[in-house]
Amino acid sequence: MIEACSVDTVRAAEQPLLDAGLGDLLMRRAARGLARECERQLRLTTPDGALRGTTAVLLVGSGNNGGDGLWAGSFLRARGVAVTAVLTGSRVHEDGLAALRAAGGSVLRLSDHDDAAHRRNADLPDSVAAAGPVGVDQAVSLMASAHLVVDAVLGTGASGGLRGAVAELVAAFHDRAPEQGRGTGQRTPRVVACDLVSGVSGDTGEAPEPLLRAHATVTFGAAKTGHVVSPGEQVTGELTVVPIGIEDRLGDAAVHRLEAQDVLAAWPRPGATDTKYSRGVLGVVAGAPSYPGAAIMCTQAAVNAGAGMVRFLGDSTARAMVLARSPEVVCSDDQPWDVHVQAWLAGPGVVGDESQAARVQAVIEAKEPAVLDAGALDAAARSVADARLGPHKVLTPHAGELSQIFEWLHGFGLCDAAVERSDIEAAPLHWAREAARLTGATVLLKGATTVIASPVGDAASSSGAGECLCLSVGDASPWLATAGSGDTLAGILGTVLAHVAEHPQALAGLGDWARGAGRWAAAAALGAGLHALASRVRGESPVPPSVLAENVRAVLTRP
Ligand SMILES: NC(=O)C1=CN([C@@H]2O[C@H](COP(=O)(O)OP(=O)(O)OC[C@H]3O[C@@H](n4cnc5c(N)ncnc54)[C@H](O)[C@@H]3O)[C@@H](O)[C@H]2O)[C@@H](O)CC1
Ligand SMILES: Nc1ncnc2c1ncn2[C@@H]1O[C@H](COP(=O)(O)OP(=O)(O)O)[C@@H](O)[C@H]1O
Repeated sequence: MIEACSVDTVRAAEQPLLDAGLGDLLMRRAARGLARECERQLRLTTPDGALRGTTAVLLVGSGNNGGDGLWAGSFLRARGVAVTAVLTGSRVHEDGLAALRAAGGSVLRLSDHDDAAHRRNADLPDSVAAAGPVGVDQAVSLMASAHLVVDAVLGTGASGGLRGAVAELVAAFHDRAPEQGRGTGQRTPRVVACDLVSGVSGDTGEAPEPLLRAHATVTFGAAKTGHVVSPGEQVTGELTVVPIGIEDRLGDAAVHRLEAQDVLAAWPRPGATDTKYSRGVLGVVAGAPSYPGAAIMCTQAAVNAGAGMVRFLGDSTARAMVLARSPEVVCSDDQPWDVHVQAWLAGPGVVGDESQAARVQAVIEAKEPAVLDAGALDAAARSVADARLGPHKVLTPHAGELSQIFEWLHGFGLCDAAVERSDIEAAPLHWAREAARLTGATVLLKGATTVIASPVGDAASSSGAGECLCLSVGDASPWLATAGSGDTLAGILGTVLAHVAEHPQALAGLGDWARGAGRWAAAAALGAGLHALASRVRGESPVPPSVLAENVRAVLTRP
């Protein structure tokens, strides 16, 4: 599990140590960790893994992030790496700069188009003014010919994205880098980010272009939210958390990230005395004449994920198709109120079919927990006008569907404005949290990183004020961006909900947050985690959703 913290939480943990005069020590620890990762990355670039003869370019901003970079540069120099720092701001961390210079590093100053005027106006400190100016084009060439580029421009103190000459530099570097690698046999430099890829928000994961996409990011004390949610996660590369001595002082995590081992350890497995009912019966309302496949894929996934029983409700054609693929599914044309299940899944493929739509509505109103997907989302949003849904109802939109949900909520006067799909993609966690607050439901927002926000505690019972429990799941294969993989996810999610409904403490091993109302978010994350694992069973290859459903069983097979 990665426990990702807000920037404020990390700052609060650091503060007593800074007050005690230990700031330099913290920075030195951070820089040692950064240098270690830089060495590892540099060794990947040489045939014999040697450091001697390698070159590193540091992009150094004006704050402590730049200080970390400069100290790390001094440690790399001591290992024989040729280091050039390019200062991007009008100030610099003086001790770090002195350390790099003392170690024999070179220092340049990034100049903008009007460098003379800039120098006159900026009133540069001597340390910065002493550095030779380097233009954007020249700096791009330096970066492109280096073995390693270290991004130490902005860290947790950033407000907004890169600006000015450094923004130009990063954009120009990315324009040139693909050209350089392709077909020329020339290597492209490894890129390591210090704390955060510069410009990524530590709290929201917003990642305004231009950005220096990293192969690896080294962060300090704790992962930040921006490392574990989109779009920040997608530019972070491999994440290393370096302990700096604040770890015991950290407050609660802002986002819990489930990793593969968490999913496999927590996945509910039957006990010796279990029955199919005690394991959880999942009722499914899915499919319509125009989308019959959705019913097949979600029931197949639920069967393979180990549901105690899957009960499918639909017409005779849909039933015949479901049974042809999964004979173990119990099928009927009953109404939801006529059958006894532990949890529901409603919505996949339910479009333009009145009888299925009526069943969906009954599921939304039922007391049991439910996954409300695809064709159930509009009806679920409309129902919020009458009553909040509760965290046991799990909405599973992608960004486009969430935008639609906001449109409904806006129509009912429940939120100030509609929200565009692109806004949701730019800050998924923020909007998932907002949707959870407004609907009272657990919201699982699909995408390259899946985020889950769920109202717990006061937020669950009252009008929605209060904090949400937030989780994220990553490491899914991009091949999941295939029509139908959402249906498979829905079947897996329904299976976990049915189990958790019967065993409220089943996921408590994940953490205290997974108890009580938090168990629904935990169940959603577990399902998304299994889905992600299933997407990679055969490595990086296409995963048609029916194969994905089969893969689920392979993931759960113990050696
Ligand atoms: N506080 C501590 O004890 C530790 C902090 N550490 C490092 O310190 C960093 C935070 O340091 P700071 O608070 O100095 O913040 P940063 O180094 O992230 O940057 C702040 C500086 O950048 C400027 N700035 C902010 N947004 C900008 C933008 N969009 N474009 C251009 N300039 C911008 C600000 O005016 C300020 O001068 C962390 O990310 C981490 O790297 C580490 O040394 C570990 C210990
Ligand atoms: N680029 C990506 N990388 C990883 N997972 C992805 C990516 N794009 C989509 N996914 C996942 O694939 C699934 C797609 O679901 P959805 O959009 O509902 O598809 P459909 O409705 O066609 O079944 C979700 O679980 C989502 O998180």
